[in-house]
Amino acid sequence: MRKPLMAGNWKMNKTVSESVSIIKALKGAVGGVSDVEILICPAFTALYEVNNEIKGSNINLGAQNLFWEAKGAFTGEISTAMIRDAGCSYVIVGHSERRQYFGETDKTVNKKTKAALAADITPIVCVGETLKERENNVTFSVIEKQVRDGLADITLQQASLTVIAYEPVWAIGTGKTATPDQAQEVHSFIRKIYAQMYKESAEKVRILYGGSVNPGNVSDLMKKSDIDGGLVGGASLEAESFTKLVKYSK
Ligand SMILES: O=C(CO)COP(=O)(O)O
Repeated sequence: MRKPLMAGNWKMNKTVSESVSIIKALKGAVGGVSDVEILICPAFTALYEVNNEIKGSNINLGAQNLFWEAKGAFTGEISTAMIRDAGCSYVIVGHSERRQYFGETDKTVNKKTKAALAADITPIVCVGETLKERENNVTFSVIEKQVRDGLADITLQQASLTVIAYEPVWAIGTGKTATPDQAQEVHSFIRKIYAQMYKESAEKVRILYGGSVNPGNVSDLMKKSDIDGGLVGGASLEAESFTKLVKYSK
């Protein structure tokens, strides 16, 4: 059985004090939840303080990016040791915003995925097609390439620990969610490709859906057999709406 994972990606939002105050509210609200794993990915600057605040709670901490080298002259970058030291057990890799604005490619996604796994940090590897690609009927070939190249050359054990997030670019921050059927179709395709690459690990890998997930659509999405959770932007920025997502309630 795959334990569902509800992850909040705060993107470039919230100061340290804003981050701590939402975590304080969230801790109380989701305290009794044990059937869904809860993850928050704040900005780098807030990781340390958020980690202090979540100690002893059921909230896990993730970073939004990493660099694959261990240390050295890489101005502006951050290593696996640094995010681990700040308390992270997860890291988002290859988000479409990083691919779009910061030149990330399947090749760099693969280097980051391998660096995270080598440091015992679970990567959440993001894949997803643009609107143009969907309209041109190349969704499946785009996703297949992202999965095969981004997740290449890891061990079977690492393959089962990894998390994949399907985030159609046209659904991110637009209010347009993929329908549960549209999402399920791509999720089951991703699991099929993953099975070709990593055999039975495909049954263990969690595949999250991301793109305008909100309290109104979460329960229908979560009913689908290959949707194992959500990677949520906007609706994770307030404790009240994120709590509803964790509880799949409106
Ligand atoms: O990009 C996303 C999460 O990583 C999705 O963002 P929204 O939930 O704001 O559409």
